[in-house]
Amino acid sequence: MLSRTLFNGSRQAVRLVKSAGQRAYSSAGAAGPAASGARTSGLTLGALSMVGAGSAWYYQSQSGPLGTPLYNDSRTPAAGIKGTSQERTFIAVKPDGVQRALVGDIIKRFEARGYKLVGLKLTVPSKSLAEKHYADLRTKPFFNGLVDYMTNGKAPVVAMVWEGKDVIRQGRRMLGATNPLEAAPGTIRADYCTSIGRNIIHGSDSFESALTEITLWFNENELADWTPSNAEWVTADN
Ligand SMILES: Nc1ncnc2c1ncn2[C@@H]1O[C@H](COP(=O)(O)OP(=O)(O)OP(=O)(O)O)[C@@H](O)[C@H]1O
Repeated sequence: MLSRTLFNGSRQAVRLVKSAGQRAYSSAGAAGPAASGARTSGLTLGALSMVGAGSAWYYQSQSGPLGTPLYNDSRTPAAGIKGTSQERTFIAVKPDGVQRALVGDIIKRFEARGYKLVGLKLTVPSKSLAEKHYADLRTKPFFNGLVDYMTNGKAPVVAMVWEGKDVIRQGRRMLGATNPLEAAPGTIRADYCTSIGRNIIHGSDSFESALTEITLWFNENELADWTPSNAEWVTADN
């Protein structure tokens, strides 16, 4: 049934390339419909289209019918549901975090906390995308340097969407203060950084930001709805 949905009307767009735990990488662009005009003109590396169904992974072309629902009507909205266990946040390991090989540790922290990864891709954002992402900082003296550091391709960004209870606020707490020198011990920035200009990670600071950022960086079909087998042991309140 699901595979019929996947292939219905989208045979050319969705190709089964590997199955049973294997992974497929797409050369797709990064930005979704909500980011029209903000598509990555830069290189997009291994955009991992997390549209896995059961034990299979599917390769999806951005040129395909992106509106095709991959799951069903009960699919979680792209930006999640505020205040529920389906709340979502946008987390990005910035180029310095990738260069310093901290991606695995950061993912590990979110996974270990009990959060669910629903979107993941490696991308060099376009200038336009970075400028939109940091639009509120446009007047700051460091703005141009910030955009250059995010987009110059010396290293990609690992863009992620995480889901779970209070994930927006807790994600920010896990990151620590913007200035690493003010970050609480044990937070990601306190553990790994000393410079505000190289603070390795970004996290949405509100539901509104998460909504904007998730739709700016991800196409809806790059986000996976799935249920971890341990969900009952992580999310129940009794
Ligand atoms: N004074 C500064 N000098 C250089 N870079 C800065 C400075 N202030 C902020 N930045 C950079 O701009 C980013 C965005 O700043 P913002 O004030 O929005 O903080 P933030 O929300 O904690 O950071 P982020 O959006 O990256 O999670 C910071 O993460 C940092 O990389």
